[in-house]
Order: sequence, then structure tokens, then C-alpha cells
Amino acid sequence: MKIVIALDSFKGSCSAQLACQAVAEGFERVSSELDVTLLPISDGGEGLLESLEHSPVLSGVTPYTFNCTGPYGSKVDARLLVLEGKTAFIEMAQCCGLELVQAEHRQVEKASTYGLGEMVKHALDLGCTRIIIGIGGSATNDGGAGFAQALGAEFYDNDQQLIEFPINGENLINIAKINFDKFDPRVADVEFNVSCDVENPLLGKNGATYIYGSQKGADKAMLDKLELGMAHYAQLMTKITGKDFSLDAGSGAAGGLGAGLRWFVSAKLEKGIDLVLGLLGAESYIQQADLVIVGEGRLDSQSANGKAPVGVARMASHYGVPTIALCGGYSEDSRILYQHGITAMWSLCPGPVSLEQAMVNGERYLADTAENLLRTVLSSHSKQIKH
Ligand SMILES: Nc1ncnc2c1ncn2[C@@H]1O[C@H](COP(=O)(O)OP(=O)(O)OP(=O)(O)O)[C@@H](O)[C@H]1O
Ligand SMILES: O=C(O)[C@H](O)CO
Repeated sequence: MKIVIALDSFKGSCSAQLACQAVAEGFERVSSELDVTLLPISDGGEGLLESLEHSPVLSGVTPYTFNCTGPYGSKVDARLLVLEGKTAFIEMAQCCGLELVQAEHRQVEKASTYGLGEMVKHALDLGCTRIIIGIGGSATNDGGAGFAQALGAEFYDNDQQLIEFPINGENLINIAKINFDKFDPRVADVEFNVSCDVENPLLGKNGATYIYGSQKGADKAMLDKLELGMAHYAQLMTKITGKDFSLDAGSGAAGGLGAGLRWFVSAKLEKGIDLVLGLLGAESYIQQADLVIVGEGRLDSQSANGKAPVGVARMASHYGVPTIALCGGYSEDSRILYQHGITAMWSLCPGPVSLEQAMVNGERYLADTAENLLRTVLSSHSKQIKH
């Protein structure tokens, strides 16, 4: 029996790689005759590098670590991967991620994507001609202005004063002019592909600020202020470039970085999970599988919007392969996922345990649930199972 194990991370509990390993361990308790492929997955934002590093097809990636500017200005270590000396993979959450800052210290208006620009400069220094950036899971709402500043763009306010490093969401309302004379010229010869974890537009009620600003530390008044700044910035960038991306899908990913990357480096945006599945060569494994296992911390109706488990399930259902999802919990409205390729959903909780207990024991519970799941599947096939 061929099984593809393609779980995303269980945020706050275990990484995608550990989740996949736990499921494989549970299966091994039941049968040693399985042909199992582990494909730790991500929705293209946070976790992108981990899924690529453990990919069975991308064996030749070289990891580099650079000390760069974190979301609030202090230094953080971030990694990038280089494939065959030419293609760099960068995960913006490593330098500008929400998880780098504890919830009580988050001030989204002060956060900047400057560190991502530094990482891109490192990739250029390494001679890369294609740069793939996974965006999402960010602490920022600066529309990519910090990213452009790190690459040499100079932002001026109404008094013709240079806006200091690192430019952030709060500064957007003050930008009157941008000077690109010192912008890194190497960028023009590089192909940028961006995998977005969500498809929100830049502006409006469904845009970057109003949908993701609160989790980054903004209250209602701050959300209104940031949206005004973003709208002003979008208007200016549209005037400069002649391109209005405000309402395009993916523009609102990572606090408007999606739009910023299109404006500043002519990036091509893609739906994260599709780009990840392509990079991992997932199709060749999935189309031959008898069963696919997916999962993430929590499944709900939102999971249908570009999240990793549903992306995998859609591909599997295209080939008539059933997909079973394992999760910490699923909401009532998650039934809609049955229409998106998910055949069944299993919660890993063994009983009424606290969320904390479920998260601390995530791997153990996953292995136990996987064991139980495979016992059920094999017994319905009248297969030999270990006792
Ligand atoms: N082991 C676990 N047991 C029970 N619930 C869990 C467990 N691990 C994670 N969760 C729940 O899932 C939530 C995280 O959800 P999930 O892993 O789907 O990430 P997310 O925030 O939706 O982001 P993304 O989809 O980008 O990964 C946690 O806040 C918690 O409520
Ligand atoms: O970073 C963010 O704002 C969210 O993950 C959506 O991209």
C-alpha cells in the first residue's frame, strides 16, 4: 500500500517534519509492508524552507544563515537555501515573522520588512538569478516599503526629509516621494517568484490590515490609521509605477508585501500551496498513492482558502486518491472540506484534554491516532495487521 504523508505544521505544537514522522511511526506499529513517502508541506509562507529541506526531490540545497534586521530593528538569524548555485529560497517569516515577537510585545505599526531586503541582497551576493520568496506569517504591515529601503530606495516626507531606517507601517502615511537612484541594479536581472499564504487584496475590509492587523497587535483605532497609510502608499506607488495592485489576489499577503514585491521587483505572485506542491514534485507521488494523509493544527471552513491540507487533497482527489486529515481540532463548519477533497477528518485528542496538554503531546497523540487510523483502513481491506 502506497501512502503519502503530507502534513503541515501544528503551530505551537510540532513542525511539519515532526508531524509527518509521528504519523509514519504510528503506521509502522501496524504494518511494515507500507510504501510510505514523507512530504512535510507548508502553505508557502511560514515553513517553506523546512518543507523544501526535507523534500525527497530537492536534495542539492545549500543552507546559509545571515544575521539581519528583525521586524522591530533588533538583529535575528535567518536562513536561506540555494539550489544549484542559482536559485535562492527565502522565507520572510524568518526575518520579519510574527512568531519572533511575543504577543504582548507586538506593535505592528513599528514593524518593518527591512530584513527581507537584506536577505535578498545576500542572495544577490551569492550570485542567484532566481529568488523564490515565501511570504506570510509576518509581524509587518508596511506594504514592502522596508524591503525596498534595504535595497536602496529612499523615502522622503512632505518636508523633503529622509524617512529613517527602518521604514514601517506607521510611516506610510508620510511618504511624499521615493528616490530609486541607489536601488540595487542587480535586481533587474533576477526573476522573483513569490508564494503567498493567502489571497487577500491589499486594501479594504478583506485586505491586509483589517484581516491580519489585529493578530499583529493593532487595536481598532490603529487598524483605521494603518489602512489610511496603506491606501496613501498604494496611491503613490500606483502613480509611480502606473500599476494598481490594490485589489489583486495576494497583494495583501504579509501586510501588503505581496503588492510591494510586484511594485519594486516585478515579482510574480503564486498561490503558496501550488508553488510548494510543484517544487516538491508532489504530483508524481500523490497520483500513485492509495492513500494521502494531510493535517494541521486546526481545520475550519477557512482551510478551504489556499491552506496546505486542502491544496494536497484537491490534487489527490483529481487522481481519485482518498485523503484523510489529522488535526488538533476541527470546527463545525469544517464539514465543507468534504467538498474540497478531504475524505475524513480525525482529531488527535484522545479525550477531553486541555489545549495545552494536546499541544505538548502533539507528536505522541498524532502517532497514536495514525496507528488507529491505519488499523481501521487495513481492517476494511482485510489486511494483515500487527497486534
Ligand atoms: N497538538 C495540538 N492539539 C490540539 N490543537 C492544536 C495542536 N497543535 C495546534 N493546535 C491548534 O491549532 C492552532 C494552530 O493552527 P494551525 O497549525 O492550523 O496554524 P494556523 O495558525 O492556521 O496557520 P497556518 O495555516 O498558516 O499554518 C493552535 O493555535 C491550536 O489551537
Ligand atoms: O503575514 C500575514 O499577514 C498573514 O500570514 C497573511 O499573509
